[in-house]
Amino acid sequence: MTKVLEVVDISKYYIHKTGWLPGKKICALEPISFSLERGETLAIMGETGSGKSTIAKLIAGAEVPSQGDIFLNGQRLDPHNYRQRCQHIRMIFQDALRSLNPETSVGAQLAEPLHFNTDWDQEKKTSHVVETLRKVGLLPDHYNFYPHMLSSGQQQRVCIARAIILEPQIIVADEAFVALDPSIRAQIINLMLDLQQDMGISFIFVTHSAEIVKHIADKILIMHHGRLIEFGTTEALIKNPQQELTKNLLHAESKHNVLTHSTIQE
Ligand SMILES: Nc1ncnc2c1ncn2[C@@H]1O[C@H](COP(=O)(O)OP(=O)(O)OP(=O)(O)O)[C@@H](O)[C@H]1O
Repeated sequence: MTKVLEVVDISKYYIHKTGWLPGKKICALEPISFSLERGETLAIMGETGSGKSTIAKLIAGAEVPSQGDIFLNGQRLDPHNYRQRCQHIRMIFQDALRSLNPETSVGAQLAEPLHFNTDWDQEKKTSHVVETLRKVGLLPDHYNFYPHMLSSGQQQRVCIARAIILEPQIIVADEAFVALDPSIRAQIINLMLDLQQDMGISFIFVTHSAEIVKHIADKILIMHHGRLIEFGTTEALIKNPQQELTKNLLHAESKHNVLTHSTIQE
């Protein structure tokens, strides 16, 4: 397999300033390193505030690391050049409706990245948008719909369409499916797995759900207080966890009935 992403010693500190006092340095993420192969799925787990979203944002370019480097196919990504990476690394957020523009049609929102990143004519852009709608299980008619006219599952499909429209190498999903009904969530996760197989995309999922992780992840990274405490294959971490937290996170009974057994079998 080919190494698509390499994260080398990235860390993130924030300065909390209150009044006249000197700012207090808050460490959101201590230096961590890991890599991801093409077509592989990495799950990031940990308790609240452990630094999971910080890693997701640093990889997607939404935040700049305090130190360290990120390499895509061996090429160092400039943390200040969002355009360089937005074609190759896309992010999907938890709140689908809020991440879509309510005043722009679905088709126009999907065509937008094509205006900025291709020199295609209008006809080619439209046919690529329609083809992408089909890939995520939507219809050509949805081109002219506005986000509020769609169900929550369809809105998340539009977000996935927007994420794949430039045929990226990596998709980062930060608790992207937590708000969906269990049956819709299972459909969306199966859609992501189909897209991964067709397009060879690598995924990074931030999630609290042991069921989702066991269903989709090849590797798991466990975070605790901004530190990576365990990293390995899903099989190894389930069979032989080295940390109590890993055991608790992976063997916790689902509180939310995230995926039912029948949907996992799909
Ligand atoms: N913009 C920011 N300014 C200051 N501190 C921040 C900022 N973003 C995150 N932090 C702090 O960094 C730490 C890690 O936050 P992060 O959002 O990465 O955690 P998380 O594991 O994703 O949590 P959750 O599961 O609740 O989303 C937390 O202590 C948080 O308060």
